[in-house]
Amino acid sequence: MGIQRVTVIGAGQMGSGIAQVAAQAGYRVQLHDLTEEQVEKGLAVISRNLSRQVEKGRFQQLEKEAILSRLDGATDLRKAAGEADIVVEAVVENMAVKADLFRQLDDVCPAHTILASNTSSLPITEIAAVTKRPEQVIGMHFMNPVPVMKLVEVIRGLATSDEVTQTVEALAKEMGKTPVEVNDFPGFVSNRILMPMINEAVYALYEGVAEKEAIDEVMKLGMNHPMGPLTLADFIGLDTCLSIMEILHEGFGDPKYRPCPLLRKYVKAGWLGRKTGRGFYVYE
Ligand SMILES: CC(=O)CC(=O)SCCNC(=O)CCNC(=O)[C@H](O)C(C)(C)COP(=O)(O)OP(=O)(O)OC[C@H]1O[C@@H](n2cnc3c(N)ncnc32)[C@H](O)[C@@H]1OP(=O)(O)O
Ligand SMILES: NC(=O)C1=CN([C@@H]2O[C@H](COP(=O)(O)OP(=O)(O)OC[C@H]3O[C@@H](n4cnc5c(N)ncnc54)[C@H](OP(=O)(O)O)[C@@H]3O)[C@@H](O)[C@H]2O)C=CC1
Repeated sequence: MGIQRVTVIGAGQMGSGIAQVAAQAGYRVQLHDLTEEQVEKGLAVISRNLSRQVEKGRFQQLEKEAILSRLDGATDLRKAAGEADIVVEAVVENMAVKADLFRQLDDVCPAHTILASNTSSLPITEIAAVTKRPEQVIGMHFMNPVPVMKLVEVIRGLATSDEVTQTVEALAKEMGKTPVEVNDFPGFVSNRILMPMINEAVYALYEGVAEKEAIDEVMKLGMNHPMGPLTLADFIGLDTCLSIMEILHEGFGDPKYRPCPLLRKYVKAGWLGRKTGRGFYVYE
């Protein structure tokens, strides 16, 4: 199946990155969010990222303009997804919100459209089950920041077809990424391993094992991680980190995945990390 038109739902940090790499790869892209303001914000981030590439001499100004000309924003779902060959959903990590959206997408998209989710941890099989096309529903899990990170974790739901999996893997490669196929278990591979480490770092802070800077420094200098786990949590978004831990906890029924109370407290306070200006650290 040939992909030409890509629709991205959710113009937040992940959605704008996915829209950018899709447009850079030559696809026509619709970026959808609930409000004009969010769409404009997402498009502005893309424009800024591309300008930086021009400043670094990696793109010509003309190339930047050509990429931007392939991108449109929309708040109307039918307008955004009505002609899509593939939709990549990147809205908040919440099953009720995603299920409602996939029901609507199933309704407004043509029969051939692939419905992909960028979920970090939610079961693809359950998302697929709300549609009448479960064989065309798949996980396409990009990493943050999308323009930089090479991996796309491709998650097959119980019903996902071989053809759809191959199409999505080919698309990921066209976007300059390396797809890695995994099965549908809570947190898949990436967040089953990453998020308990981040949660443990929050416990270390909660229990007074060390200051936040010390915890990050140990993991950066000692394990050669590019960011310490608390800095990384702020970067991902503490709401997303908490949702993922809750899904691991519920999905496996194992207390080793219980989210740290300090993580819950920060999310309740609205300290969600970089995106709200404060998490474990304060941002200008
Ligand atoms: C939660 C999930 O479901 C899954 C996830 O995504 S988990 C998160 C996975 N991501 C990570 O673990 C990221 C860990 N951090 C890193 O790899 C690095 O700190 C980083 C790439 C983010 C920044 O790298 P750095 O060397 O510290 O900073 P810096 O030199 O400014 O940036 C390196 C490059 O990334 C680019 N970059 C950094 N942040 C960016 C952003 N938000 N958007 C676009 N590009 C960005 C810079 O422009 C720079 O590009 P060039 O090399 O082409 O000039
Ligand atoms: N952050 C990360 O590092 C990673 C996140 N992910 C996953 O990507 C998804 C998005 O995360 P992220 O980009 O960080 O989150 P953000 O909060 O940055 O962005 C989510 C966007 O979706 C919008 N939105 C919410 N509900 C709807 C809806 N029904 N229709 C259209 N738009 C909607 C939000 O608008 P508003 O703000 O107005 O609610 C917001 O603009 C999540 O599933 C997350 O787990 C995957 C990999 C890495």
